[in-house]
Amino acid sequence: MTGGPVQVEVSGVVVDGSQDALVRLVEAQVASRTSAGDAEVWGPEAREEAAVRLAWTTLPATSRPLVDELVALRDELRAEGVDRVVLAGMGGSSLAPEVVCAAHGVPLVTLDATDPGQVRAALVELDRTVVVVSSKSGGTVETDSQRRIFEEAFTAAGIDPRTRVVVVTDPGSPLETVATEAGYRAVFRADPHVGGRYSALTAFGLVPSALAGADVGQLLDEALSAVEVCATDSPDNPALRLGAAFAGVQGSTGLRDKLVLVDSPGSGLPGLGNWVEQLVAESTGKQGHGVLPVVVGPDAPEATGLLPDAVRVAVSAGSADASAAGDVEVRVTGPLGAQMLVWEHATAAAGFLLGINPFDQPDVETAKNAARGLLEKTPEPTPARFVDRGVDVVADEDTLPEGTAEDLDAAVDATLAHLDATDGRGYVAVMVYLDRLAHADLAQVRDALAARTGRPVTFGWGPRFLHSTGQLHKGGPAVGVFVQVVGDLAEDLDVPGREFSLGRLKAAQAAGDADVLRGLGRPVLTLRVDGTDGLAAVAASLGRSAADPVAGAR
Ligand SMILES: O=P(O)(O)OC[C@H]1O[C@H](O)[C@H](O)[C@@H](O)[C@@H]1O
Repeated sequence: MTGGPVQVEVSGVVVDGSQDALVRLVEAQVASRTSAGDAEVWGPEAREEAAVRLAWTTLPATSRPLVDELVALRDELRAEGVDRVVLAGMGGSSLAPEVVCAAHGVPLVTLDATDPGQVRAALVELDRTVVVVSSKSGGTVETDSQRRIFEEAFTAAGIDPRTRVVVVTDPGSPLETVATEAGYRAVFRADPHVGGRYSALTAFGLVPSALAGADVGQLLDEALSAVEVCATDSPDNPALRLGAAFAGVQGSTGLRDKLVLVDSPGSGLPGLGNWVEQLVAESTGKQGHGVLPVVVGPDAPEATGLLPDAVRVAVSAGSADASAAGDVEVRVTGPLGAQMLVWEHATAAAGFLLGINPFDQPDVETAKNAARGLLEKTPEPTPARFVDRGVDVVADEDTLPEGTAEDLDAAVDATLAHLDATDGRGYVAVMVYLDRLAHADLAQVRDALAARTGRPVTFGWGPRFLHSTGQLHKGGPAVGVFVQVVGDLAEDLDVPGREFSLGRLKAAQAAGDADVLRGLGRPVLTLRVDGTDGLAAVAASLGRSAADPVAGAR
């Protein structure tokens, strides 16, 4: 048997290091049992959830009837001059279409934000816009808020919102009720036996992608070509090889549980790393276990040198120059649809190896509840410990003991010094609640921080990352050090029919997540800015070069 449409080539420490895990997966028949819908694979505690979560294995065939329906709707919209697609959806309801559209070279405006500036910037060219409102639960506050804002904007522009809103949701969700009552143009009910992050090949992945112009028939064909090999209990099964590589290799400090995803331009799969990030982080990061995905470019410190607790993985569609990603332990090559199925099976296999339920997300709800509570009460923001260069520096006594820091740089250094207590297994998470398009440059601090600390650094935009790495931050190994950047740099936007604005929602989400992390004893530094000077100071402080190492650098 060959690896089918997806090749997983391993080298270096993974060659011998993943053998035992691979044997365990083959002997336990994880591949065939997962594909047959056997809910017992992940143990008795996962049984109930797994019993209603395994339909993703057959989607390449079962989703097929949607294709013609979607092409017809796209043609109908285009005939009306509507060719701009905005997707309102979080996590599993937006990451897959973003990747599919990027790979197919078609434009899609993904609106997984509560930043008022970012949402306002999407409220343009309404005469040619259709909004896909996607939410599996139908109760996600970001998505509901975006729907309300667009509905009002359409009405104000003299456009009947019913003709411009398309809904994707699970049958029986509150959004389905809203959509039916409102009489929206189309409502797609997705398979409820598929979880959000495994839903790429359901209506959640397909509807926005097809309306934007992607060839979703091709995507399903690609996935279909990988179904058989993914169901085979063999060491040649690419999904088992991949799962064993990122969740089954020991290093000198314990399990190599950092998955460094080297996203090289020209891979033919731009942005796949962000989709993999949610799939792996939310699926595995719980009960003190978890594989941390770290999405980086080929020149990042984590990519150019192998950390003792990491495995480096490069993906490509097949046409790319294999050397573009540099030295890596794992190369995954194959077309997007097939890769998606392989990564899903690999993640389910990783769940088996880690002994966790890969289908729930028990800690996401805690941050949502905290944000809800803060929105209702709207307490005064936590006072700053001090203000430096336009930045409010906020931290509790455990993160920043009295007297350790009196300026911004010292506060950052003292926070990063908590990595010293992580036995060489720590990571830094930078979590930025700003317009991710307008302030995209801030992400450049990631490489500098990784160089300075010698540890992996994730960079997430809030609230987007709350639906991805947010689960692992709270439920995974307690080795994270957290730096929040929160800012009000744009004029606020009201949410029609709600008592809160987007600005207040965003602030509550940031504060709620920080509260939960602090409650779990994790170090959290919050940097609040309300102007571009403060933002520049944050960028300079986080982006200091390796020549200016942190106190006690590892
Ligand atoms: O599709 P929705 O129900 O709106 O959910 C969007 C996201 O919400 C939560 O964060 C879940 O943990 C994610 O897995 C999910 O993708």
